[in-house]
Amino acid sequence: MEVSAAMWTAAIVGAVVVYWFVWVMGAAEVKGKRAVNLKMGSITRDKVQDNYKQYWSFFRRPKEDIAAADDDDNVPAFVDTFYNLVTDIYEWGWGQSFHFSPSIPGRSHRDATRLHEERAADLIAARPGLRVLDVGCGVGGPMRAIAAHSGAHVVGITINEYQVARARTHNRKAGLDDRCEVICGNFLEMPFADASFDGAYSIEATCHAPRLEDVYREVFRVLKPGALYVSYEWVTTALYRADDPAHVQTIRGIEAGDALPGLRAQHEISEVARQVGFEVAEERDLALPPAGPWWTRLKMGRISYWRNHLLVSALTALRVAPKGVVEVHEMLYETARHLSDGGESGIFTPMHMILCRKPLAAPPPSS
Ligand SMILES: C=C(CC[C@@H](C)[C@H]1CC[C@H]2C3=CC[C@H]4[C@H](C)[C@@H](O)CC[C@]4(C)[C@H]3CC[C@]12C)C(C)C
Ligand SMILES: C[S@@+](CC[C@H](N)C(=O)[O-])C[C@H]1O[C@@H](n2cnc3c(N)ncnc32)[C@H](O)[C@@H]1O
Repeated sequence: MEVSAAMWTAAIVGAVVVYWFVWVMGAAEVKGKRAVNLKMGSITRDKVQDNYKQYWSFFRRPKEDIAAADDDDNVPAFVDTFYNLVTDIYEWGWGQSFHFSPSIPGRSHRDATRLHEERAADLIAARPGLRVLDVGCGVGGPMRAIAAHSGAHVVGITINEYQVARARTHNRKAGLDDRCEVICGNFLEMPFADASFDGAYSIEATCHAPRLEDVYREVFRVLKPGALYVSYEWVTTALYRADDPAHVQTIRGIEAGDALPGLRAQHEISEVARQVGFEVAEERDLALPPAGPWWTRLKMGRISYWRNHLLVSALTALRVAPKGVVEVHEMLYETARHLSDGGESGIFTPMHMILCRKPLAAPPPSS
């Protein structure tokens, strides 16, 4: 074969391989986000690496240091930066629902995710005609599942402007924009009137609050008397030992890689709910058997992580993806390891469920 023919053949084969690698292998969990479209939220390309560094220097500190530096009030801004950095990677590698769910033998991740979301809707008895609040709604995977399942009108709030735009686009595409609304705002000071919702839920979101009482108090305020609120909380379990260095390393790894100002212990959740005035109707770790392990999805993904790492490295080298994406991806890879260690050892659960009711005649909450 002539040299030029060989070069042409190599070029064509190369192009096919790149196409396959990026478009086929790199396809999103849920159609819509591909590796070549990875943006970093509303951060401009040249600021991604700096934002990542700022994020990391803020959240790599343990909660005592964040509190001691009087930095609790800065948490929402850094959580916002975090979601600028990770939202597209989450959608690309996980889907539109940013949470875990118990695995169900013989069912897909997508089914298991949807059932976990529908359970929240059923627990608060969401139904047509009711106005329900989604506290920390991400790009709206749960909101759409819950609106479709229950027929309720869902209003979501997220601190991250980029997620608002993504969620609205997804709602429109799903034909659910008449029943799913998305607002940009801080769930610690919500822009909603008192007693304006018939129900509320939060899925793996309130763990970002420096003080859980601040977000629970806000949810309490906006609910009508008698309304229900369910939350899936990230907590350490009774198996966690603060004097075991391996446990501490796992929990610190989860906090740093997930923008958490400090995980709470399981027993603290209902104390906080009661403190702000809720009655606790039910409380249960949904990860406990017979539930299938939630962390297997993370463990099974090892090969895809490597493929994804190669992809983001290649796309950064080609200047398609902004500088800094590789570091963000590595941070997520690390946190995935800590999360599955936490799940496997049983010291951590991302689905401690608490179901609360605002009493009909609400006593004034204690401060
Ligand atoms: C509730 C929260 C987020 C929970 C999960 C949705 C995410 C936690 C860790 C994330 C991921 C880790 C590894 C990534 C992988 C390296 C990449 O190639 C593809 C995406 C990941 C799988 C990513 C997906 C989302 C998570 C599982 C927190 C923030 C409170
Ligand atoms: C892990 S995501 C979960 C999203 C959604 N519940 C889901 O399961 O797909 C956490 C969400 O909480 C939101 N959040 C965190 N802190 C917030 C705050 N102070 N105010 C409003 N939203 C916040 C984030 O923007 C993000 O949308």
